[in-house]
Amino acid sequence: MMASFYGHDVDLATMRRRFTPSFRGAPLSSLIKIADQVGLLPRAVKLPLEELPNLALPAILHWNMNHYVVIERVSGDKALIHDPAGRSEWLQMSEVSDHFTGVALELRPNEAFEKKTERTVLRWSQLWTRINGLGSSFLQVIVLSVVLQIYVLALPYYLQIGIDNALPALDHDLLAVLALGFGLFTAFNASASFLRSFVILAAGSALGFGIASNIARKLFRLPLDWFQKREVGDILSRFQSVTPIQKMLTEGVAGTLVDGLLALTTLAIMFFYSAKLAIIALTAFFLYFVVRLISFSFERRAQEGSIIAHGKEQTALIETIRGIQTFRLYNSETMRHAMWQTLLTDAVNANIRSSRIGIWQTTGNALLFGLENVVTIYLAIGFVMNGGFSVGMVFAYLAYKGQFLEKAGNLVDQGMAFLMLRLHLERLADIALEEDDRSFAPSSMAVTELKGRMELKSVSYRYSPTDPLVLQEIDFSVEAGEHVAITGPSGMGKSTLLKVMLGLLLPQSGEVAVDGLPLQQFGHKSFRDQIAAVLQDDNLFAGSIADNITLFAEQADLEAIADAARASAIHDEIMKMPMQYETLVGDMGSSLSGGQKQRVLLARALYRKPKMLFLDEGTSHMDAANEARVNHSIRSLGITRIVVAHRQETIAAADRVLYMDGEGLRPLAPPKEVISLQLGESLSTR
Ligand SMILES: Nc1ncnc2c1ncn2[C@@H]1O[C@H](COP(=O)(O)OP(=O)(O)OP(=O)(O)O)[C@@H](O)[C@H]1O
Repeated sequence: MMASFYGHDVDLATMRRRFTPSFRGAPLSSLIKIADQVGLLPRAVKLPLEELPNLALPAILHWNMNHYVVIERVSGDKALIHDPAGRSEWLQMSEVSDHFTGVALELRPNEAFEKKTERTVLRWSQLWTRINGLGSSFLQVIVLSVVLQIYVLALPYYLQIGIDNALPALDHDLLAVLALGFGLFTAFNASASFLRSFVILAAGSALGFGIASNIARKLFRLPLDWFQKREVGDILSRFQSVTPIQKMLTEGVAGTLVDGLLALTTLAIMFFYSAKLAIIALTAFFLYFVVRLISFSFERRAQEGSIIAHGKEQTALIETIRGIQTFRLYNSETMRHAMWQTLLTDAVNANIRSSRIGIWQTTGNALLFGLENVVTIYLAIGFVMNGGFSVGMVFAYLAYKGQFLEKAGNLVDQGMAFLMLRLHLERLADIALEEDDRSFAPSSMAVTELKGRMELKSVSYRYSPTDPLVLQEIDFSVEAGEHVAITGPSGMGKSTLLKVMLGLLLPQSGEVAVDGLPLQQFGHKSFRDQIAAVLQDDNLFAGSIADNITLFAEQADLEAIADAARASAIHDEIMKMPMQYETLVGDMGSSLSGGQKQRVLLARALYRKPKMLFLDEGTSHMDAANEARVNHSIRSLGITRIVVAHRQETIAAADRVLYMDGEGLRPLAPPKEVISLQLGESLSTR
């Protein structure tokens, strides 16, 4: 917003892609860094509320101790505040005081600042690649709509002939013929309407399915860190942007074309009846158009606020359901309910703000078109009195005018809805324009046989450009068949390191090499086909134990499932369950114990017959006997093992132990010596 104010017109999606903060949000120091990269000179100031008008506006204010807003203007006792949650409003200074923490950031362009436009726009065509037959359905909808509109055009004429010709002459035959003719026309019209609805239903469903499927395909291919920076409700609400787009593309576009055509035709007919009356209707329509145009930016902001607020509410609801055990345990349901209710209130208020604009518009329209009608009727009856119009013509004209205003109004509404779709497109662009994970790049499709050697050369990684480095120039290597344990204090980056090794996170610098080849050259897919991992946040999914071991493979190898379960020391326990391998587990994993769940996850890893196995606390929930059994069976496989662990027994089983702390990764050898030490104490004194 600040960059746009000074002439660097850049959209949120582009900024987000370039500077996505991690989940933790961005501290002031990060904002300063981002501002600097955009060419804005930052000046952080601490100031009391009364001095806000003295800031170089617009400026950034620290808000509610948890985020930042933009203050655009101060006028008297009020300030215009733009909240990134989509809300922009004038607040009383007393309200500002409730939220403002006293810290502000002034930003002015520096000498490197460039006025330019940087917008990545999602093209419509990018949404429906792979959907066939859309063109012909669209054509059918247009043809059928035109048929319907001819009927609508002809109907007022029936009224006019009936009143002007049949009524004065008391000509029952003419009236009967007219009724029969228009009756048949009505039946024809009903069939066209029926067909049109079916075509729209079929095309709309195909389009909706196609777009949703394209977006889902894209979503499932996004890099892991994309998901780590977003909330689940936000992702879901972005997905829901497919619905208005699909609706607009099927009904809207065809309807708009036909409405446009019909509005022009009726307008021409109206001019044929009376130019004076037609100009009055046209003026009313023009005023309506101007009002819609002026209120558009308010509508857009209100709708965006509503979507964002609903996303937050959904996230809270999903998290509460998933975490119900924790909330129950801490008697926090009431608190959680209150918190969710606050978010729901925000969402409802956002809806109200959006609907309020609609109410103003409806009232304005009723007044505008009501007055227009009064004037038209007044003049039209005057025309009849002067002999310029017949009574039938008044009725017919009013019917045509009604049609014109309805269709032209629809045209404007659809036009505005079309502009509003940019909001949905921008939200979808966050998914659709993001680059696929590197593993989907053609250069990563090589198929190479894995021997099991891995080397990390000077690897550095941070979760976002504004976060500190978690891994700094890490060097590491493991030979084929070797068993390496990595240990060290919590939060030092062991799990992150493992994810970098797995190719799930892309290091900012350095290289991950497999069997002497850079991972990209080795082939990500091929690498992942030949390795397996049990990570700390791995989950079971709703389905049977067998499904979970094979990860829902269509052609499951029952013998291999049992072998993997035996190697994971879980087979006997599964066989004692009433449904054995068909026993169902929930996505919230409730029917298995922690240790059982971990052994099923390990069976999932071993089912793939990996040549390298990565475990991040992958045996931490097992009892010593089970862990020893598991260790024994994995050792007999002779595969490379990289294990992150805190438990001494786990570390002791390794050939080599590495210790990771704030200074990096260093060897601790020999392992037997390590376990004889009390890890925490001895290392801190090293
Ligand atoms: N998605 C994320 N976004 C931002 N920071 C993260 C993210 N995940 C982890 N971190 C941070 O990165 C650092 C390293 O985390 P990591 O999970 O790799 O540590 P760890 O050594 O495996 O810890 P533990 O032994 O407790 O599992 C921590 O400071 C953590 O807070």
